[in-house]
Amino acid sequence: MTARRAATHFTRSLSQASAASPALPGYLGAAQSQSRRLATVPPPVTQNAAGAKGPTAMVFLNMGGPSTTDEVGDFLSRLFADGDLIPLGRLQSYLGPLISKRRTPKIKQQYADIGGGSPIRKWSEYQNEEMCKILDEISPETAPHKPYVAFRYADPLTDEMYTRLLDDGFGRGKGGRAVAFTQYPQYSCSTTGSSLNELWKWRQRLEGKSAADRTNGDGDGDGTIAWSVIDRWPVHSGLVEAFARNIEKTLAEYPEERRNEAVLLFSAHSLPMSVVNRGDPYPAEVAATVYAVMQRLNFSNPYRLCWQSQVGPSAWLGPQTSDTVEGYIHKGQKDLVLIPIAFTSDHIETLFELDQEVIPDSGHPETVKRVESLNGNPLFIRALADMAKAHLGSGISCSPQMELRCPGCKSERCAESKKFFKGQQSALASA
Ligand SMILES: C=CC1=C(C)c2cc3[nH]c(cc4nc(cc5[nH]c(cc1n2)c(C)c5CCC(=O)O)C(CCC(=O)O)=C4C)c(C)c3C=C
Ligand code: FES
Ligand SMILES: [Fe+2]
Repeated sequence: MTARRAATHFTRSLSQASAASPALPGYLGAAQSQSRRLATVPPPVTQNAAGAKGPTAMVFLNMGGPSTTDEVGDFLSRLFADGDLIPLGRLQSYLGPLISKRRTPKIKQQYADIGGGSPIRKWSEYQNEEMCKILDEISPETAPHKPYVAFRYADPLTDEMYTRLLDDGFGRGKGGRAVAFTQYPQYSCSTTGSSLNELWKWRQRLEGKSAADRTNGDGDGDGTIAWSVIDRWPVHSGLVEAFARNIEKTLAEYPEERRNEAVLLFSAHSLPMSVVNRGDPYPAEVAATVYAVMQRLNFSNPYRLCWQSQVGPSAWLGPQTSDTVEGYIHKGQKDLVLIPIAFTSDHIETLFELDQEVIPDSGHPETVKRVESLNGNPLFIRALADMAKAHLGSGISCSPQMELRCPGCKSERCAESKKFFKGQQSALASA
């Protein structure tokens, strides 16, 4: 696919989503108005109408992506500096910059080929803003809900988000409640775990006991933000429904007599086998999502789960998506439906790797199709709001599953951050 076709595809996927969402005509406006609002002086935190528990900060966690090709170098250098994602030990500060620098031109070209940057910031800001509007209606006792985004490797980074929270009137002796809402449906220590470790790090730096005491001066370190975490949601019924409807939409493009024989290929970002063998929960949770979606579809079609985007020479979890497509084509199975199942908005893995490599390389671009990403899907955004409401009313700071470390975990960061988020249980009670 040429760069021009890719750019058209990129704009088309945005406008397709606009058509799917009645709220979307204001999509760009919504995202821009949030950036504008965040860039200027924020409105002060005020009590909600009922004088109850709000305001509540809703913080979306994700990896982020470069919004322009000029940001690719910084994005990759942060990514390769992250020991929770790519553990290089004492060589991290030496090898990280070296690998990222070598990789930058190739990845820059891929972002150029999908239209000049990752759409993840626009989608994340839009999804959160829309979710907060719904939450204000369905959870008035915790309103107003204020949207924030914290990316691990791109702007807005975690420290920027945290500073904004403090400037908006949370913490600094006034307390307040914030929910860290991972946007990875399935938990991996290399993704959600890394974002939470980073959040914990900045919480210690900006609001640790001594920092809090410096701001409120009473010596007991209270008045800090009470944090809770939505740490995974692999089988949430709204997520499953949104995926299932998108799959049905793609299946409807096949002639009726072939429709039930098309093979559904669920594709998730792979993990190095070292991470799998450490006991990472992600493979099992991805499989849980796949099974729940198939249950919802009444097992209408044959299916497999495969794994994409491995990086570097070490062993990764397979089978690889590209090999799987090739293998089925070789066996004469040409009707294949690719379903990105571990990421909720478009990114280079969908727009470049699947659309511009796997599908054209299959030799059958008319019968190998990709299901659209959730992006601005109103069903999906409603599901996010339902999850958030249930969490806000639950009084729990994180799931019991998050409290457990991997059997092979040797990271002090994991130990400390898990202790912190579990310990927020008591802070929540008084928030
Ligand atoms: C659930 C999704 C993801 C998991 C799990 C994951 C693990 C993981 N990733 C790397 C290394 C890289 N990932 C890169 C890009 C990238 N990764 C994901 C998602 C998951 N990664 C996405 C959505 C993206 C693209 C972002 C976008 O387009 O906006 C990259 C950079 C690109 C490249 O150089 O190829 C690297 C490197 C590891 C090592 C890992 C598990 C330990
Ligand atoms: S690596 Fe999984 S808890 Fe630390
Ligand atoms: Fe990745």
